[in-house]
Amino acid sequence: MNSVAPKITVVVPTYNERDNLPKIVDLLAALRLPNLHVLVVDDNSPDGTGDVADALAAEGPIPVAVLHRTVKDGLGRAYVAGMSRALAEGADIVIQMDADLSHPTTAIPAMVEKLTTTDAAVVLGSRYVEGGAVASDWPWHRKALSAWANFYVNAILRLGVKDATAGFKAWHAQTLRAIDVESVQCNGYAFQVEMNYRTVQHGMTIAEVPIKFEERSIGVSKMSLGVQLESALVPWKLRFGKRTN
Ligand SMILES: Nc1nc2c(ncn2[C@@H]2O[C@H](COP(=O)(O)OP(=O)(O)O[C@H]3O[C@H](CO)[C@@H](O)[C@H](O)[C@@H]3O)[C@@H](O)[C@H]2O)c(=O)[nH]1
Repeated sequence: MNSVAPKITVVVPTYNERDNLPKIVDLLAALRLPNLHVLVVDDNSPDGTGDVADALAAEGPIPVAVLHRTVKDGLGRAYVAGMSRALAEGADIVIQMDADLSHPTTAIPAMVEKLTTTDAAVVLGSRYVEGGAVASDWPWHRKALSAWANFYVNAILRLGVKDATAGFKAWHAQTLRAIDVESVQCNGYAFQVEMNYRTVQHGMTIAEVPIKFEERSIGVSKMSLGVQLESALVPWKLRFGKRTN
């Protein structure tokens, strides 16, 4: 019998997250999950996050690898690069998690449990299922945008999930291969939506576990007007455009 624990790679995109990154790695290490690896994808952050990541790779409490990219190219592109690297390096489960401490690492065991004991192809850390929440200090305009985005996306794409724009997810490696993650083009909110839509298009199941989403306490969101405009157009493109995968 093969008793080796599945390889879990947590892909963490970073842009100016120097102070958050060591905390994330400590929190992940505290989970004491076997065969847990971290892959940081840094876009040459001006604040030196890449150097912090290299130091963690050299002497962090758990295995950390760093993918250095030369220019800021958006969250979606960073995830695609990181997920592709994780697959190439033999990950069985890939977790996507932002570096701003808004995603509670303590939810990871429940997400992995759900992924490995049900027919779920991906498990979302969800703010909007029963038991989930967003921090009361999350700005009102972000709460409103998130509520509107979820309504809008589900009305057009009928994903059947409560948190269609969630950025905290656990994927089976075979799901990422099936949806051809390397060909995903979108960034920001729209990246999350395109990944979910491809999963549903392949007839696979998306499950959700509740999380409490925290407001970042250090650094700033990189959400831009361009990202929001892309998010408004992408559901229509996905719904009526030519299928590419
Ligand atoms: N490498 C890289 N990382 C980036 C880039 N832009 C953002 N990131 C990293 O991606 C993570 C999330 O970025 P934020 O800019 O803080 O995201 P957000 O506004 O809080 O949005 C998040 O939540 C939304 C749902 O509320 C999600 O839809 C969205 O995709 C993201 O996860 C952070 O770790 C940040 O450093 C980039 O261009 N390159």
